[in-house]
Amino acid sequence: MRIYLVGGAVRDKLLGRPVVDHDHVVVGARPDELLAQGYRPVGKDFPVFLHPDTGEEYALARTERKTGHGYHGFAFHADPAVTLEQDLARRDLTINAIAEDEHGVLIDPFGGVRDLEARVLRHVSPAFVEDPVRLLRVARFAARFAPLGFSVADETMALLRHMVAAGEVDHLVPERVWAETRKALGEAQPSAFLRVLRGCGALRALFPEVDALYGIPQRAEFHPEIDTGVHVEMVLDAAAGIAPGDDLVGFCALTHDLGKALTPVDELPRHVMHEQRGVAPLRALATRLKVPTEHAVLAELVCREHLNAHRALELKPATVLKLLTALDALRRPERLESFLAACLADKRGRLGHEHDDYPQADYLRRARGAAAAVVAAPFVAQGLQGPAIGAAMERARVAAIVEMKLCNI
Ligand SMILES: Nc1ccn([C@@H]2O[C@H](COP(=O)(O)OP(=O)(O)OP(=O)(O)O)[C@@H](O)[C@H]2O)c(=O)n1
Repeated sequence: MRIYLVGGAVRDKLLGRPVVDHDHVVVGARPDELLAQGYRPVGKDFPVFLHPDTGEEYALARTERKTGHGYHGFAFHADPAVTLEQDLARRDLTINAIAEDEHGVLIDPFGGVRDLEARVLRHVSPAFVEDPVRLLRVARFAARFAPLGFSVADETMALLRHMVAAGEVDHLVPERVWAETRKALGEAQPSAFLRVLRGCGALRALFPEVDALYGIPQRAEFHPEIDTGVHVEMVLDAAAGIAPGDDLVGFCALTHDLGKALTPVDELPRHVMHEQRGVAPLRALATRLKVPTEHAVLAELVCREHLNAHRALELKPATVLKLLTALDALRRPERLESFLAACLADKRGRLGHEHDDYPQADYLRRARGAAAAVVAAPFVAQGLQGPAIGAAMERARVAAIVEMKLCNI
């Protein structure tokens, strides 16, 4: 039995990035040999085991055979005769198909080190198409490694296009699409995820609401980048800088302007009512992909309210309170922070505005603080009851925001 370190651990070590998971491949062994050594099996179809002490993953070298469409269409073939090269050959990208033995010697039959140095995401072999999730993985790795200068190899883009044309993405289950999307939204440059998907036609198939934003013009005086799709890309990258790794803010950034695709052509490049128009496509997308409730709820709030946030300094205090109440911000300050991060990203996700200030954020934080400081006890002590307490608190909260505003002018 021979054991090698493989996949992300080898790749990230070579890139000088922190290694999170250590995955190993075991060649020349049968499941019962690993079980006898105390390894614990994972799942029942996967020939994967956890090390009894470290808990790290050890997978028997395997080849895969396609038996049907999509994620559930696999049959695994693992036997002691499967070689390391055969196992590496069925992996997705060359940079993920490098193995390292216990002496630190690299086994790299597919040029992964060369591609790491050349900053290329390249598929290992035609077997890539056996798993359509890989299309999303390539886009996700592009989002992660774009800041390092990585891009997708031409032949891999051609293969992705071929997969989309063959209908492979139509068979992806929503859970897998969301899982990869969520990770991509938490990467350093999520715009690369969109560009790769769009470049192969998968954006239209998987996210038609987002794909429809490309080619939709906006007013040049507010949006020098003009194209709404480009704006969304910029907002995504701004969000990744403001709230690193936060896929909730990322999802709000992705969907905040979906309504702009539905603006009547004769109204372009103005987008009056896009906040309201965006709700229907956002709900369609969130339902189809089964996104978590908080993602769907906050994204809808950002979609509806982002212009109110931008106008916060001009809003009447009663309207500010209404906005804060809609966000449930008094009880949940962390939600206000996510909302403000998405709104700031929207502000900065415009050509030439990448470093704009956003005094609205601090103003809304202070308004929240003032309003939240108003509690029920004094009104109860005055003898108020039922709805009268709520009405009195609301008046007091508006007054508190007025005072906060006056004191700071
Ligand atoms: N659909 C997939 C999933 C995984 N792999 C292979 O399995 C390894 C481990 O997969 P995973 O842990 O998902 O990815 P990592 O490359 O380790 O990346 P991450 O840093 O995101 O964990 C990958 O490197 C790749 O060789 C693959 O070929 N095809």
